[in-house]
Amino acid sequence: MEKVLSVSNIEKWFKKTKVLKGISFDVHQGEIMAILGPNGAGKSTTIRNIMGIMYPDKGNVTFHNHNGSEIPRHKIGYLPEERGLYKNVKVMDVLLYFASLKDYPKDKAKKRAIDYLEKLGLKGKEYASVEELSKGMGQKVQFIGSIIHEPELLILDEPFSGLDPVSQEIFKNEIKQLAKNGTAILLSSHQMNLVEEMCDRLFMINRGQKVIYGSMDEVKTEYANFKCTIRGKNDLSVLEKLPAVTRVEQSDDISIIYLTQDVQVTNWLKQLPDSLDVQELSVDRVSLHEIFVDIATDKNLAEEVGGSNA
Ligand SMILES: Nc1ncnc2c1ncn2[C@@H]1O[C@H](COP(=O)(O)OP(=O)(O)OP(=O)(O)O)[C@@H](O)[C@H]1O
Repeated sequence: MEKVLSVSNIEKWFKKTKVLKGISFDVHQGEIMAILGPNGAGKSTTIRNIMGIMYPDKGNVTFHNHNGSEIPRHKIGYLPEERGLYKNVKVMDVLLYFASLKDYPKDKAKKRAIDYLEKLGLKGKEYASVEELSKGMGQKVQFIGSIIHEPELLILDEPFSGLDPVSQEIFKNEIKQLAKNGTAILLSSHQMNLVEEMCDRLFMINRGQKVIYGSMDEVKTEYANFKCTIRGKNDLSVLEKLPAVTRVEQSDDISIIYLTQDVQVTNWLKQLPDSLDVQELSVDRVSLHEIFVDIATDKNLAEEVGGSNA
């Protein structure tokens, strides 16, 4: 698929602190690309540099063939991390105002506004004042505002925060539909389960540097090692001495044994000593959530690893 956005080796300083240390990734037409990382990692700063809210001290942001201040921002949609809409304005007027900022025709905008309000469960709220909306409803209106002009690239900074599970599901499906229709989507989120379900590729950042970059499948194959969970009373020291073990976590009678990447699971299971107390046993791959926690807490993935550039 065609490359829509290219972030190339960007660096950003705030006073004497370098918060982005050479960030590079691409976003393609029709894909959902996640930008992930712990609090303060540099996600929003990266997004603000893409949006031209600030400019990088080094490196380039390219949208199609346009660079820096030449980027046609009306082709980009943006849901910022900070939410906020004018209070004393009617929902439809807010949405038409967003469309006008992007030079999008009013009649088309009105039709899209009505369609999306209905899709997101806000039918009949067209002429309600923004101050009458709940927080989640306001967020839905702001989301519609970010896509009203049919952007080629959509940047969503924490779109799911503050939404109930049903609304999260609706948002998730709408975002997937937009990608299916060709929109390039860059999404920042802390909800790893949703990211795992909906994103094609991901870029993980820690302390302003890349730690993982690749397709969801590649990341799982490369980083989602197996773990074996055993319920039973077992000595930590015995489990830690088993082959191919990277670490063991124990609480009460549950032990989680994390295995090395190259382990052959059936062989590993066969060599478990008969003396182990096994009331229940399961083998799974670690989730994206666990990969994330490992990175954020500097466990075995702590050092910056150069992932693939899929
Ligand atoms: N305007 C600013 N002036 C000074 N430092 C800043 C500014 N904005 C961000 N920072 C710093 O830059 C670093 C990256 O912040 P950023 O907001 O990009 O993180 P983030 O990954 O989006 O975090 P979160 O998940 O908490 O939203 C942090 O150390 C933050 O304190």
